[in-house]
Amino acid sequence: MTRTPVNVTVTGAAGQIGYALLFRIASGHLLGSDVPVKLRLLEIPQGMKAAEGTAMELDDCAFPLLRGIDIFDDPNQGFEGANVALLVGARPRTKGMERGDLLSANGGIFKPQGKAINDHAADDIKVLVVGNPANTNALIAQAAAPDVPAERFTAMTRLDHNRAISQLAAKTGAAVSDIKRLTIWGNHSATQYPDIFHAEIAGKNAAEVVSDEAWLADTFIPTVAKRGAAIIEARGASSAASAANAAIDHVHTWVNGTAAGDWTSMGIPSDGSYGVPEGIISSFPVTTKDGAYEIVQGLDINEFSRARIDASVQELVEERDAVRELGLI
Ligand SMILES: NC(=O)C1=CN([C@@H]2O[C@H](COP(=O)(O)OP(=O)(O)OC[C@H]3O[C@@H](n4cnc5c(N)ncnc54)[C@H](O)[C@@H]3O)[C@@H](O)[C@H]2O)C=CC1
Ligand SMILES: O=C([O-])CC(=O)C(=O)O
Repeated sequence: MTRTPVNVTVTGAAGQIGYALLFRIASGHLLGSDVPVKLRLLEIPQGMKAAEGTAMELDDCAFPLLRGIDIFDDPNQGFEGANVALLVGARPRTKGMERGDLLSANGGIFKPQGKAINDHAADDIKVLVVGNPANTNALIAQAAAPDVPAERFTAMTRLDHNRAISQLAAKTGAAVSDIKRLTIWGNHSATQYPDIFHAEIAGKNAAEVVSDEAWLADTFIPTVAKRGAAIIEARGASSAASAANAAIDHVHTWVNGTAAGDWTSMGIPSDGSYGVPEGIISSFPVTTKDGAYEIVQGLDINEFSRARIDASVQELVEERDAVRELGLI
């Protein structure tokens, strides 16, 4: 049976994450090795030529699953019929830029993109926002798309999740594949909280295996939370291949489901669970099945975790209030 190709829109297609992402989407890693895809690349006019170059390289790979590539600089066309949208292109913080300026510049990108998704995407659209500040950009896009169910707008904290698993594996000598049920709570920023109290290492409680609260507070949490800055310092450019890999993981898990007994972390509109104010886009532990996700309920949150979750959520509330003040939501 021939499947209908899935339309995948990628914004910021000519950027560094785009370059690491598009080839993996086209080779079947995003949705599955039997799912044909059509790529719709969205760039700003200055990025169109480079996007065309990337499209030429995609052609040259002769990927059997790739059924077409179109390039646009108009969001209304870029999101036409999109089933999956990866919002990667964003305005980076530049020297001397205040937070309000950054939110305002990104509002100018994510508000019209949200409206274009509302008006032109397919009914089953799933959106992942990668471009920073990812959680609040996702909120801006979601608010501009009232006809799309709010839960289809998500923000990427999977890179933080993967970083935390890797750090925990290195500390304990465990295999990455033995680590389950790790959680990133809150914002994709330095306030995020990587939680190992419910995580398991080969079936044993991770916090008990580590049994070192000083390492947790002074090494693990800051290493994970500031990893993006450490990569920039070392590479002279921000994480690109690992960010693209995490975007692939996020959508693949959303579409294809979490493994039995495990969960993942996604930035999603809060339903009020765990005292996170309803509506803000915060990272939670989630299971996924049949293309939908659910927040893992009933976890005991100890004092150590509560203070850190609250601090990150407070930052998200402040970002929400700032974009509300700017008329962006
Ligand atoms: N959530 C996460 O874990 C991570 C997020 N990021 C963020 O991802 C974003 C992209 O990173 P890079 O690819 O390294 O940046 P980049 O600067 O290499 O590429 C960004 C691309 O977006 C394009 N662009 C800008 N405005 C656009 C618009 N309105 N429509 C379509 N395209 C537009 C630019 O022309 C450029 O080609 C940044 O905001 C970065 O901070 C990066 C790593 C991890
Ligand atoms: O700050 C950046 O652009 C990179 C980033 O989000 C990360 O690596 O986590």
